[in-house]
Amino acid sequence: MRKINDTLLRAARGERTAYTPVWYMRQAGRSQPEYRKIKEKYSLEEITHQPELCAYVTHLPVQNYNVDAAILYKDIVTPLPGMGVDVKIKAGIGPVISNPIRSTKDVEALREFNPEEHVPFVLDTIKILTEEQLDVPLIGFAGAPFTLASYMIEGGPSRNYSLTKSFMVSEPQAWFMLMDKLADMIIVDIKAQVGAGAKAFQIFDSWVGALDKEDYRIFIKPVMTRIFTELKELDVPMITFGVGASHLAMDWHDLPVDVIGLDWRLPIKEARAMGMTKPVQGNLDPTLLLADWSVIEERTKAIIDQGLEIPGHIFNLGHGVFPSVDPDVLKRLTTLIHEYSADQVKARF
Ligand SMILES: O=C(O)CCc1c2[nH]c(c1CC(=O)O)Cc1[nH]c(c(CC(=O)O)c1CCC(=O)O)Cc1[nH]c(c(CC(=O)O)c1CCC(=O)O)Cc1[nH]c(c(CCC(=O)O)c1CC(=O)O)C2
Repeated sequence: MRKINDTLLRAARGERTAYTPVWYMRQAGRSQPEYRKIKEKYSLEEITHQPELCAYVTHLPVQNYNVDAAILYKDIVTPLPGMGVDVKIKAGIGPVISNPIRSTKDVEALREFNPEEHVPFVLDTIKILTEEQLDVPLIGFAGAPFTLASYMIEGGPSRNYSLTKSFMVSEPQAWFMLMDKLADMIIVDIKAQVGAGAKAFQIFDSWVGALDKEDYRIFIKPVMTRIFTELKELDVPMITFGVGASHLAMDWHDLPVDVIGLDWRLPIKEARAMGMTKPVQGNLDPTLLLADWSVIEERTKAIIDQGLEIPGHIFNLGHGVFPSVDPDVLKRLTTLIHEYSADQVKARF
């Protein structure tokens, strides 16, 4: 087994580490010039189907930014074709689905997902990275049932999730069947990713903040509880994440999950004051990476200071890196996080 720097894994388990570890959502694609060159020739799907190339793209930010983990280059919709969903990632739009779910019959028709059969290229990429290349942990990931269902029902990205929410409340039986089928897929997918070498995983419930607390508790919390309960046996850190969902933060804290990923709307100190004692991940506003360095520096230090109050903080952005961010800013930011947090830890603990 390769020896890796496990600082991020220890922070995820709530240990006090010598510095605050960091990775960035969407660090693998987006603004890196090497990646952009590859994107001139290949689509996301074409890159993910070529394990050597996909491993290269995944490894780039570790080399270029010195982050403490790699995130697998693929998308939350990558497993869906295996279930019979006809999805294409369209430039400038995102995932577009030509056979959206609109009835119980459509849910019944979804097929069982088998990672070895449907996404062997993902598992091969993980093996290349973890057996031959990485000296930091690889984070595996999956979309959560609500977020995946929103694409599957709307047929693509949505502003208000109106079809998804009306299907959920009008067809609860079909909804719960859909949640169960997606949970089955997520569970086998994450088990396969960890089996291939991923050392932690994140479940992206990016759009669940669209629900109010009561609907979250009725329609989502049970399936999220099931997912983390069944994945606990893997004994790797489990991270949950969503955007615009501060009102759900303490419901997430109830889930049998290890790390709560916060977007930029809820300061870590407020989450702590609400009773969030679990390790947290986040939460610099990603738009600030386009602002003056002095602002980035000040906000970053404030987040690190808040994160040090209780052991267990992984630095990240509040959501994905924008494509227009200068890669040098990410490099400088990583250095700032490592150096400032190390100085603070030495001085304070
Ligand atoms: O607005 C929308 O709903 C569509 C968003 C969209 C998705 N896939 C997509 C797009 C188009 C695009 O990013 O330009 C399509 C997509 N996914 C990805 C890329 C690569 C890139 O941005 O350069 C792209 C763009 C590909 C292309 O333009 O051809 C890769 C991806 N998606 C994702 C991840 C995991 C991560 O964030 O680290 C990763 C891999 C890691 C990495 O790139 O560093 C996760 C993902 N994809 C997606 C979501 C839903 C929410 C969201 O996007 O914010 C989420 C979860 C999340 O970020 O919260 C859906």
